[in-house]
Amino acid sequence: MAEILKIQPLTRDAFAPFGEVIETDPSAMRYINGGTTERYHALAEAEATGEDARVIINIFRGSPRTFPYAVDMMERHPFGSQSFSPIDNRPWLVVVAEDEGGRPGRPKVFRAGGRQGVNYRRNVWHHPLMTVGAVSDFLVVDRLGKGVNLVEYSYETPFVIEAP
Ligand SMILES: NC(=O)N[C@@H](O)C(=O)O
Ligand code: NI
Repeated sequence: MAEILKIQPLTRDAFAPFGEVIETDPSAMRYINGGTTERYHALAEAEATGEDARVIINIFRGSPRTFPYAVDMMERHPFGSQSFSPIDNRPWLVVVAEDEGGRPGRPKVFRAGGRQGVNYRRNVWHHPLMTVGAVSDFLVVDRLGKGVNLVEYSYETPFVIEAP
């Protein structure tokens, strides 16, 4: 019997074991450009390791998932971090899991607001982009380089997200 996953709000503290939340956090703000610009400084760090590693900037155009949704797999990137920041100001879902002996544990689901992005630290288990409601663009910063930067794991029994 598939276990139903609860959805919790995305907060910096709740997400801290997995990475950073990319949002206009007042504690990170400093004025620049003669006071005309608010710089929300160093919200996260992009990491790229391994041979010929570079940090690249992409746009992912995600099609909305249909619900109830079966979370039957997770992935991680051994050579680099990966961040997603919504461009269309539409809420989306973030699914991560702690590592348990080299496998993802029970998924945790976070509801991200339309102005909240996340940075998955290197090797953090996560579900691929989970867009909600309509086709949505995301600015994605991740790693390019040699080697296979993707490890996937399939759960024996899927978990279910009933509704976003
Ligand atoms: N494949 C790819 O680049 N996307 C995934 O890594 C993802 O997390 O969406
Ligand atoms: Ni990924």
